Amino acid sequence: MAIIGREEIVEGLKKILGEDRVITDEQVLRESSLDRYRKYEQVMEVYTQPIPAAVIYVESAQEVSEVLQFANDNEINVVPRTGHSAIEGGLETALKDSVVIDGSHMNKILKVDEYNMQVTCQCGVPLQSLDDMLRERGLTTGHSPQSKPLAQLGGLVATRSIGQFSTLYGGIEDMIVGLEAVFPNGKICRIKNIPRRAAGPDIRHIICGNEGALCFITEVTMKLFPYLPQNNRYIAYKLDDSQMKLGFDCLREVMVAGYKPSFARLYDAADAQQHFSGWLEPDKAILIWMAEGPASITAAIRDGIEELMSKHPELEVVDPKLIEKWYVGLNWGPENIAQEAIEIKETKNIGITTEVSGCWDCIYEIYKTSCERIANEIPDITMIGGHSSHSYINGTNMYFCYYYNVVDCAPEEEINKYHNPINQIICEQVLKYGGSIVHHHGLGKARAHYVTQEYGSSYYMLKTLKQAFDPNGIMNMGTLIPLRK
Ligand SMILES: Cc1cc2nc3c(=O)[nH]c(=O)nc-3n(C[C@H](O)[C@H](O)[C@H](O)COP(=O)(O)OP(=O)(O)OC[C@H]3O[C@@H](n4cnc5c(N)ncnc54)[C@H](O)[C@@H]3O)c2cc1C
Repeated sequence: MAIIGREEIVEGLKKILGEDRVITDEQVLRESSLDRYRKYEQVMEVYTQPIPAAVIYVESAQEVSEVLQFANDNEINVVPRTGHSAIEGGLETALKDSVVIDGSHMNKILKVDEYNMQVTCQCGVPLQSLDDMLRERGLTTGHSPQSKPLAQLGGLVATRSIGQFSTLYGGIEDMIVGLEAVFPNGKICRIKNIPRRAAGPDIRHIICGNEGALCFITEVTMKLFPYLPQNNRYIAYKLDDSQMKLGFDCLREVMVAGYKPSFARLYDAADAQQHFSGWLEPDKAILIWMAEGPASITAAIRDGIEELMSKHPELEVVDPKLIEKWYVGLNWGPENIAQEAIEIKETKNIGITTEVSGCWDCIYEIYKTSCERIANEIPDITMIGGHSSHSYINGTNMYFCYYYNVVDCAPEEEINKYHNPINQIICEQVLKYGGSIVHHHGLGKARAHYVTQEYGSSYYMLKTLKQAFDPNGIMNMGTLIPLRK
């Protein structure tokens, strides 16, 4: 905890950044104390976390360096932030008198290098505006998380985010070329842009996924790909909800056969009804693929998947046009968030998600047993289901979606009555069957207390990194590694 008082912290920051970029407005501070992990508290405007001393806007790596040195010298907890779309508590200011360092003013696209197919951006570049600009030039980053209209590059790298087309392009860890980041002692480190190197460990991975708990990311260089939407091909089948095991096997068959669709999904019936209720029967699950890239490749992928699936008489073909229409509206922007808040306030019914992963031999058990336990053990559930949306040669993810009515409890009690117990069931089942409790949202503070179980003996490596880079414990404390009680 800080060794100087709140007023001194604010004064010190003003000396570095000037008055205008040090915000102490009470409402701003309250809203900056949490993220969507406490969605119900956020919507009901009940703030239970320590309120930060200030939110500051940085405009260069040098400024970040000066701020971090000041924080390090005075043991002030800092919480890096860009798009503010986090959903696992990564933005919670868990310690008294924390400072939120907001990088969203660092929003310049520094270089589009079409010859080397890479783009360099400051951390606050919104992914939506970057990809919109690139698409006009016939290019894309290939990164399309559902939060594309909300998230910015710093946060996307910090959380090891993944997009809807990951089966072709990979997660952000596969897209990053080089990075710049600032460490708590003020050291600015740049990792140069090269196609690959074998000069020791890949140190980009100390930065990617650090969730603001090791360093502040100031610059990101990402790969570019040709954008060829005219060649997209859609393939879909419906199947009985009772045949989800077959659904996972179909996803696996396509991956193991060597096809690289960009999009590969399996929705169970409960989740499918949230997306396709206009035309899909309530007891049907659905399998969807999309192929992207040069026309000859997308046609071959479509034909190959259709041939593989023709061996399963249980599958019924779905008109690809229905999928194409649905797919256009997949992303969520500020208007969806605002509408959701109105609905939660009105109905006291809230929807939350938890994403995990597992190899092919355990993912169905994780899915089935978690859904059964949640339905049996948690009160007031109105929907439990999920989908797989990111597949690999050796396994896939599971994205649990659940809704419940908040009954007989104050907003500040909701998280312990519903959300945390549901997360606990899912984490227990995942750990039991040998998967990972976090596929792409980050551990945040929500699941940090499972970190030793998640990492096993390799927790030694994570803890050593934290101690080495952040010996005074100022970087987003409680994220990745839980606070000592
Ligand atoms: C509707 C919705 C849909 C979503 N869909 C997806 C999805 O499809 N795929 C996916 O991966 N995620 C998804 N997310 C989660 C979220 O959008 C991602 O985690 C995203 O990467 C966060 O980016 P951000 O800029 O908003 O970061 P923030 O929310 O500002 O921060 C996220 C985390 O990163 C840290 N951080 C932020 N900036 C920096 C920085 N410059 N340096 C160091 N640390 C930093 C923060 O401390 C925090 O721990 C979704 C969220 C919402 C609300």
